[in-house]
Parts: sequence; structure tokens; C-alpha cells
Amino acid sequence: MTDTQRPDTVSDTPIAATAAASAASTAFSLDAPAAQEVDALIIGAGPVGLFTAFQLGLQGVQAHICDTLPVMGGQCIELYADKPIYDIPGIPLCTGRELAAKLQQQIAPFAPIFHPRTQVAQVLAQGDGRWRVQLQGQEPGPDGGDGTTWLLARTIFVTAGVGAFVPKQLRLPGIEALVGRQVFYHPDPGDDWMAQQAAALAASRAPKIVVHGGDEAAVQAAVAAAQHPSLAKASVALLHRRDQFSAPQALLDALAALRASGRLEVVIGMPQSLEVAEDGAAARLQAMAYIDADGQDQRLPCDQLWVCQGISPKLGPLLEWGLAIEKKQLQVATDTFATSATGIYAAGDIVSYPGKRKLILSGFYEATMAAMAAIEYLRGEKLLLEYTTTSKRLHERLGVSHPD
Ligand SMILES: Cc1cc2nc3c(=O)[nH]c(=O)nc-3n(C[C@H](O)[C@H](O)[C@H](O)COP(=O)(O)OP(=O)(O)OC[C@H]3O[C@@H](n4cnc5c(N)ncnc54)[C@H](O)[C@@H]3O)c2cc1C
Repeated sequence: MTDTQRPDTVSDTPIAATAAASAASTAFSLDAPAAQEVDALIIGAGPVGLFTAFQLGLQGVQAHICDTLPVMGGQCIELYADKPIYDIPGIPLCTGRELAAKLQQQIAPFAPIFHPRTQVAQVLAQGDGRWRVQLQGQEPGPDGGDGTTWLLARTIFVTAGVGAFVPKQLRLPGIEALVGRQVFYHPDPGDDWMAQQAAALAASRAPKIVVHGGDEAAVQAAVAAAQHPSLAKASVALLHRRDQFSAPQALLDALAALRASGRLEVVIGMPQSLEVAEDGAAARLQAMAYIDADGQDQRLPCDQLWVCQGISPKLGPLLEWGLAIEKKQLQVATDTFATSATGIYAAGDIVSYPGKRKLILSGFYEATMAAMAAIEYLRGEKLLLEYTTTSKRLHERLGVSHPD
């Protein structure tokens, strides 16, 4: 089910209202934007969200997965990518990064659709039992729109962990209007993104990129900008409050080499304000004012500002969707992992029930129970237990050979 349709004859109701909702009490939204129909949306691509996609895939359901992070893995990638995990059954030792990679390998046969750098902003009940979900991109979309996608989901799985990992904002007057055009939070310094920035800077004879931050992401972005061939004519400055950076030694060595060669300048200071010129209808960033280590006002010319001040989890809009919550945890039934709203399930660190343990192992169990309950809800019939060892149907879905 992947058709795009305009659900302009169905009603939008906040989740909280659905328990008591009658058709008459709902507000019709005649100008609702087009939405893509999906069977399952997973909110959060941490280990539990990924295993939910696996269990759904085994049952023939292709999931959509969204996350505010650019990559899958949740806490495993964001908080302890290179630290060891010893308590995943059957895997005596792996790092957070390796577990995330193995889970992605496991779900690959089911080709789930990943929406990176996307936060779920709204979940609205429809009169027909489905959920209309607003996915808000962090940057404008390629079509020049505001980066919003709408999905019409039959089931939703909230595997939001400790909250959406979102970049810490740089609080300077006027910065919001520049985000996605000249200001980027925690950019993904891959080839495609670099090429996009090179194209955006092509009109400038001597473009200037300023990276702000002192952690691994900041050093990585500055080194990548200085080394990338498509940005060869851009000057690169790394602005931080002190001349000390926290990153793996190989990255620090690369930074030192680029500084020594003059390709990259480290600027010590604290941002104060942005210098913006009117350029037709749009404001255009020209420079940043900062205070240097001696307390003096300084000016740093700047065509692009890449802000890497760290990432922190925020539960954000999730708390306002109207699902039953206690102490910022979703309440679930332990036989189905259904939430208080029909068709919405939850698993992993975001849920609470008597005896809950915040472990990946528990999350995998909860994800399995939730996916199976959702399949029964979608099909309206009991799900037969099949083993991946012996089931011909499961082998076909996994794309592996079945011994007849
Ligand atoms: C330092 C450390 C070490 C740990 N070591 C272990 C260990 O050894 N063994 C173990 O079992 N557990 C360990 N844990 C705990 C384990 O990491 C968590 O139990 C696990 O990550 C929970 O998985 P999850 O998928 O529920 O949530 P998360 O991993 O938190 O993933 C949730 C994802 O949802 C996204 N998200 C949230 N809200 C939204 C939204 N509205 N829109 C879009 N995306 C959203 C977030 O960005 C995030 O990527 C450790 C935790 C830490 C911090």
C-alpha cells in the first residue's frame, strides 16, 4: 500500500480525543495535504525500532522508519558507538556501531523505507481508524518545500527511546531564517551533501565556511570540508571557545596537519551575533561577530555556518500526542504492547510497565510482541507461529533458499 492520496474527506482528531470521539465531534480538514498510505510507521530507528521492522518484514509488512538522526542505531550509535556490548544473546561482544550495522543487515531483505533527519511532529486520528502523521524534515526539501511529508498509517510503533536526538541550537538573533540555506546543524559530511554545498557556493569567488563546535562531529565536519575536492576553493575555519578538541586521535592528527598546512584555520572565540544582508526577499549571512580569547570583538566572514554543538534527546511533541503517559514513559499492555490508542504500539526505552528493564534484550522482546499483535490487528485474524528455521513462507520473505 503505497498510493498517494488526498484524505480530504476524513477528519483530523488529536489522539487524546479518540477515546471519547464521536464523528460529530471531529473537525474536518478539507485542505489536508497529500499523504502516502503505509501499513506501518516506526518512530525511532534505535535497536528496538530496527527489530520491529524485522518482525514486521517477516510477516510481509514493509515498514517506514523515521528518525531525527541521519543514521540508524539510536543510542547505540549516538551515545556509545565504539564501546563494547556484552549482553546481546548469541553475540558475546560487539560495539554499538556493530550492533546497529548487524540490525540493518538483518532488515535489509524487507527494504524498509528510512526517513532520516525527520521528526514526527503531529499524529492525528482519522475517522477510519488510520493515523495521519506529519514528518517534519530538519531542512527544506529538494522540491523547495519546508521538508514536511505526510503519511497515512494503519499502525504506528513508537520506539522513541529517551527522545528524539536533536542538535543543540545556536541561539543568535535571526538564525532561524538561515537554517537549511546557509546555516546547517550537524551536517552529514558525505559526498552528496558536500556536492550540494559546493553548488550552493559556486557563485562566490572565495566562499567561506565556518564550523562551530569542539567535539568529534565538529572536527570531522571541518576536516571533511577542508579535504573535500569539491570545496577546494572555499576557506575553512573551525570556531571553538578554546584550543582543545574532543575527537579520536586520527581526526585530531588530520586537524593538526590541515592547520599546519594553512588549509584550515582554528579560531578561538564565542559567537555573539550574525551579520545579515537583505538579498532580494531573503536574508543573506555575511559574517559572524564573536568575542576572542582576550575579550575583544571580532568579525569572521562566513557564507556557510555548520553548527556542531552536540546532540541531546528531547521527548518533544510525543508528550502532547495524548497517549497515556506516566513519568514521561508510555503506558502499554504487556500482552500486546498496545498503547492507549488503537493501532499505536510502543516498545523499548520509551515504555513503562511493572518490571520494565531498559535493556536492548527487553526491547527486542517487546518489539516482537508489538509487531505480532499489530499483524493480528491489521489482518483481523490470529497469527500462526512459524519458525524462521523451517517456514517456507518466511524463507521466501527473507530471500533465502528453502530445503524442500
Ligand atoms: C552508555 C550506554 C551504554 C549502554 N549499554 C547497554 C548494554 O550494554 N546493554 C543493553 O542492553 N543496553 C545498554 N544500554 C541501553 C540501550 O542503549 C537502550 O536500552 C536502547 O538503546 C533502547 O533502544 P530504543 O530503540 O528503545 O531507543 P533509542 O536507542 O533511544 O532510539 C530511539 C530513537 O528514536 C528517535 N526518536 C525519538 N523520538 C522521535 C521522534 N519524535 N521523531 C523521530 N525520531 C525520534 C531518536 O532520535 C533515537 O534515534 C546502554 C545505554 C547507554 C546510554
